[in-house]
Order: sequence, then structure tokens, then C-alpha cells
Amino acid sequence: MTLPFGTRLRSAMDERGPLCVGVDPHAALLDSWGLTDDIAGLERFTFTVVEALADTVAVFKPQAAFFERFGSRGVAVLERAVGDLRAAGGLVVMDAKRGDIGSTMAAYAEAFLRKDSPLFSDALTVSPYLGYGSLKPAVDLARESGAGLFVLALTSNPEGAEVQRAVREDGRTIGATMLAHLAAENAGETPMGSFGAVVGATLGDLSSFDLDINGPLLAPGIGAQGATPADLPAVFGAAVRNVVPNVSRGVLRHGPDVAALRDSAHRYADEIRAAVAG
Ligand SMILES: O=c1ccn([C@@H]2O[C@H](COP(=O)(O)O)[C@@H](O)[C@H]2O)c(=O)[nH]1
Repeated sequence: MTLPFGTRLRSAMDERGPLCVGVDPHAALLDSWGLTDDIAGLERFTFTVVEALADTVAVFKPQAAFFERFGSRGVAVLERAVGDLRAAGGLVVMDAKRGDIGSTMAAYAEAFLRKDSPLFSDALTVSPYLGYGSLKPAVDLARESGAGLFVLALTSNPEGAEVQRAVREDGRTIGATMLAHLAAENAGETPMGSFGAVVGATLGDLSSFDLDINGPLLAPGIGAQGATPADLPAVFGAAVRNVVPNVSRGVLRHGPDVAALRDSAHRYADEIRAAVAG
């Protein structure tokens, strides 16, 4: 029987360190690695990351858009990468940010969260901006498959505030409302639930939000977007223990040298561990 995502995530971060590396084959990164911006370049980039990091990093977050831009052949590379990363013991959070009316959401959920799907991932990022309830098919299938979700709550980009900090009639912000839904989803789970929030590491002091959702907080924004591991305690407060810090370009820019990629990931993991232990 598959253990729930929250349980597997806690073990993976305890064993391999609290780091999520993004697999984001930007055209600019392919170029800086001396690769062509085509399927051959995509494959070389992706499987170099797999070779360098699959056996040492806890969590990987492939950004689906960078594979989808090459059509079906790009998606085939993504499928193989997900399989290889999982086979080497890494957890895969598919960053596809899916969200739609419930009946369509059920199909998105099948694509990423049904155990025999070619793109089955340990967790999926989802957008709740068609209403949190529209995510129910994904919540239900994730529970059945032992997978997880990361719901966009307080994103790392400055534009997110106009939606996520908007205040509802009951006085709560939209972001706080999403966090409350997730806390309800995770109630009573140990060591933590499987339903996480995306909360940017770039956002400064978040003490006005209740981040205690008893679930993981996926924190993009470290490295290229300007946040650092040392910022994490001030941003997340007591919830820092449940933070899954993501670094994409900050690690990937060290390729294509396999040893340099590994060194960079280990440095980030060490810095994050020190900051969290603080
Ligand atoms: O709020 C969000 C949600 C997702 N992302 C994604 O994370 C990575 C960040 O990449 P860096 O190179 O480390 O900046 C990327 O895939 C984004 O789409 C985010 O940045 N913010």
C-alpha cells in the first residue's frame, strides 16, 4: 500500500534534505548549457539533471510548460523523466497548475494522479481560482492514490496580490481562505497531511496569515527571484518546518557539469537545513 504523500514527503526531506529542485528547461538555460532549443537539447538537459540529482535530492518539480512547448515529443521526455526520478527515489511534484470546472478537473486529475497514468506524479500543483470546491475531483483522486496537491495560495510573483490579498465579505483574504480549506483537508493527519499550499519565499513577513495548515508549504522564489534560504524563518515563522523550498534556475544554471549541479543542490540543502534549524 502506498503511504500518503505527506508521510512520504516528510521522510524524503528528513533523509535527503529539505530541497525541491525545479526541472525547468528554459530556452536561455539550454543555450547557456551549449544545447539547441529543440527536442535533442531538451532531452540532453533533462537527463543530465536526472543523472546529477535523482539519487540525492528529495523533491523534483518539473515545470510542465517547458516540455509542452515541444508538443507530444516534449511530453514524452517529461513522462520518461518522471519515471526515472521516481525510480531513483525522488518525489515528483508536477507543476502544471491545473484548474477548471469540476467535470474537467476530474480529467486533469486522471492525467496526473491516477496511478496507472503515464504522467502519474507524487503531487500536482493546482489553481483554486474557479473556486476551491472545483478541485474536489483532484482531492478525491489524490487521497485514493496516496498523492498530494499544492494549491496556489500566495504565489511568489508580485501580480498575485491583486487576487490573493483581495478581501472577501467575511473579512478574510482569498489567500487566507485557501489556507483554511487546506487546514481542514489535513486535519488530524500525522506527521502532516498531503494537501499543501504554494506560498512564495519572496513575500516577506507573512505573520498576518495562518500558515499552520498541517501540510506542506511549497516555497518557490529562492535563487533567480531573489529570496535566499536565510529569509525562510522570517517569512514562514513557526511553519518553516513544513516548508518545501524550491530552487530551479539557481541550481540549473550550474549545468551541464554534473558535479557542479550536485554541489549546488547540496549547498542549497545545507543552507536551508541551517536556516530552518536556526
Ligand atoms: O508562486 C509560484 C508558483 C510557481 N512558481 C514556479 O516555480 C519555479 C521557480 O523557478 P526559479 O527559476 O527558481 O525562479 C518556476 O517553475 C515557476 O513557474 C513560481 O515561481 N512561483
